[in-house]
Amino acid sequence: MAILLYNIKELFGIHPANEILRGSALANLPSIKNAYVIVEGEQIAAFGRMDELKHKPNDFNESLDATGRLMLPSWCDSHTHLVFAGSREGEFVDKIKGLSYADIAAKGGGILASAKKLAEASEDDLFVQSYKRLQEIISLGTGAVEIKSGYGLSVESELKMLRVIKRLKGAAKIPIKSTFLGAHAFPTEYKEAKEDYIKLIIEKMLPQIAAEGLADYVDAFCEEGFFTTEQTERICLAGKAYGLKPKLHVNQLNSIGGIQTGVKVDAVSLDHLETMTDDDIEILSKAKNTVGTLLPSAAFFLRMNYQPARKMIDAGCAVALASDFNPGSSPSGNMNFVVALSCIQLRMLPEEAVNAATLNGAAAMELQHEAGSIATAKKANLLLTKPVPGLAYLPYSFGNNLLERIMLCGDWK
Ligand SMILES: N=CN[C@@H](CCC(=O)O)C(=O)O
Ligand SMILES: [Zn+2]
Repeated sequence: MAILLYNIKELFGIHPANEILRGSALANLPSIKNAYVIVEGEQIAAFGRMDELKHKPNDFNESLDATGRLMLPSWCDSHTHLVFAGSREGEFVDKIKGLSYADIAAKGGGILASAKKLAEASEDDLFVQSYKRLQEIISLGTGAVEIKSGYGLSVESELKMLRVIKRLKGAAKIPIKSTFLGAHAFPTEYKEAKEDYIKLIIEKMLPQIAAEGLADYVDAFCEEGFFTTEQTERICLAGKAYGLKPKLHVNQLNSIGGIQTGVKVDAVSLDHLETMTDDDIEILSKAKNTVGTLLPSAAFFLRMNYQPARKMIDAGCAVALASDFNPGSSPSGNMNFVVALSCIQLRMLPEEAVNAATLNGAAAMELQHEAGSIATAKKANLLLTKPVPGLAYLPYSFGNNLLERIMLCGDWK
């Protein structure tokens, strides 16, 4: 079954290699004007300039005239918490009224509120809720995603979350990576016995997760009032002993050494990064294997300062963009909005933003060999826009749905 997509106004993301893009390389989004793509089975079989196309549309089982439309690789969302139970819009209204994080926590809100709801939900119910969210982000153009646990915070509930992620992997067409985030918050009963919770993570949760093959990565919320750098490091090393590489929450609210710790444990990615010192940026810029993942919709939703994307790119960091889809700080998994926000508020160029949300997003979940760019033998996960003047129109015209069709593994969605 071969499909020809022809007369594409401009085809973006034709990276010759699958290298992580850092610094000035992020501004280079290679493209072909007046292009074609041939899809065979689940993969991109060929692409090039229309004047080089040797076949006619009728030679194919299916063909589509994409005159006036752009084509891009699907979004690669490398940081989400989309498995959760219920929602927290009550907190959202409390915040509008002026309540602080501490006030909300005192009222039983925050991560622990989601943990309570999750403990009460059955695995099947959690799967149904999460599957809907997954379908929603796929319809918005996401073609690869990472999903974390972290609203379980007990052996039973963390396993429940991870089993749901495993079921999502089986049910969805897109590649999914799974991250164990037992170290998201200390459960109330461990508030005065934090070391016991770390022990529970290392001695009970990790061995079971590894035995069932439930996670690809290990994560911790390295932050004041949450997990210290020392605890984060121990959890990462314990995870690594089971083959789980670290992907960490660092520098969201404070710079407490999360970047240094993350680089030390050779994290695949260090995520959030709202609060970065010049030292943090320099250390991250020198880390060859670590992607800095910016989550601008969390900064937007929490009314925080945005991530210093310009400084980071100018310093030579490898930068990715992700949605942080979660019920507390980013109840949206819309990567089109994330890309627009990164241009509007973080001053990323449209080319930088698209690279950060595709190839570097793929690299932040080690999927750069199958997703994130237009290349032969990669998955045919493609976005076809409506007729638009050019790439910059996408973030400029933020909030409007500019995607006309979405292809996943060679099938139209
Ligand atoms: N910062 C830590 N965790 C989530 C938010 C968790 C929540 O409020 O539910 C995040 O990435 O933003
Ligand atoms: Zn997060």
